[in-house]
Amino acid sequence: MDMKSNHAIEKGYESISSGQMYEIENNGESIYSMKKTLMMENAGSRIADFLIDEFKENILENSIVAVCGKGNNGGDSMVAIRHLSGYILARNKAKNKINLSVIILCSPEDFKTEESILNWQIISKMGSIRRLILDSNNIAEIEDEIKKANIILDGIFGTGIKGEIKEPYSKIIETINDNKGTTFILAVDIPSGLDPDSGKIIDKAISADATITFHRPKHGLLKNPENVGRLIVKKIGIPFETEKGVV
Ligand SMILES: NC(=O)C1=CN([C@@H]2O[C@H](COP(=O)(O)OP(=O)(O)OC[C@H]3O[C@@H](n4cnc5c(N)ncnc54)[C@H](OP(=O)(O)O)[C@@H]3O)[C@@H](O)[C@H]2O)[C@H](O)CC1
Ligand SMILES: [K+]
Repeated sequence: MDMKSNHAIEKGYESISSGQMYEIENNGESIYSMKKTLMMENAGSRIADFLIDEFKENILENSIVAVCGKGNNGGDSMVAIRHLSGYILARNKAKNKINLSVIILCSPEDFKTEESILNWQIISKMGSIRRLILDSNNIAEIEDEIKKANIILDGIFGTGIKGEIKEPYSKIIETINDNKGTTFILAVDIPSGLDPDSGKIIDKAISADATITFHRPKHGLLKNPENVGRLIVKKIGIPFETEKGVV
């Protein structure tokens, strides 16, 4: 992997730990009043811009599915789908049904943060986006939606992964990986299941074609090119000053 082109070793893009990332985010919020909602909005819009740039006109035809966990990794992915909806609808000459889905692997009440709750509320009002909520009897429907996707956003876990992966996340990770080769798998921030600091696979992990990570790469992303794929690092407007005393 050509690290240079991924600017993961350029000045200001040196890797950090997930703990340092949380400190920077919290400094952003507590010292600079940059709410995490703003960080999530910027992260999601960088994801959408990357896909538009990568797929060009084909983005209008592709079935794009965001698979979301209950944390802010899922929130980033919901923001990306919202941005893609606006882009595609505006350009969709045929005005036929666009093909965007948000699958959430939890019930909506499980969303804990203000920013994820807000983004689920917005998505829930948008007729252009198909929403599927995993429950005990629709796993086959969810797996079918994943199998049909041309592009999958892996928004299951990011830096908040801890320990052995509980079901149904483990099965869904397998389903997504089974599609590698026919589907473009974009990991949001961290391939789900990868330890963000060691790069080790905790139990099982998404094998992504590309990973888009925010602010700076986390150490683990530089240690596991197999699961990370092409690494893209995007700044999301967090004041650089937040790094003082952290990096
Ligand atoms: N870096 C930035 O500036 C920004 C990063 N953002 C995104 O936020 C995520 C981190 O979000 P967080 O909510 O802290 O955590 P995650 O979304 O990664 O996942 C946590 C949830 O996942 C569940 N979990 C954790 N481990 C397991 C497991 N082994 N099996 C099943 N489920 C698991 C956990 O559930 P609990 O029941 O334990 O609570 C959590 O709910 C970061 O990666 C970025 O994508 C911001 O959005 C923008 C700025
Ligand atoms: K992820």
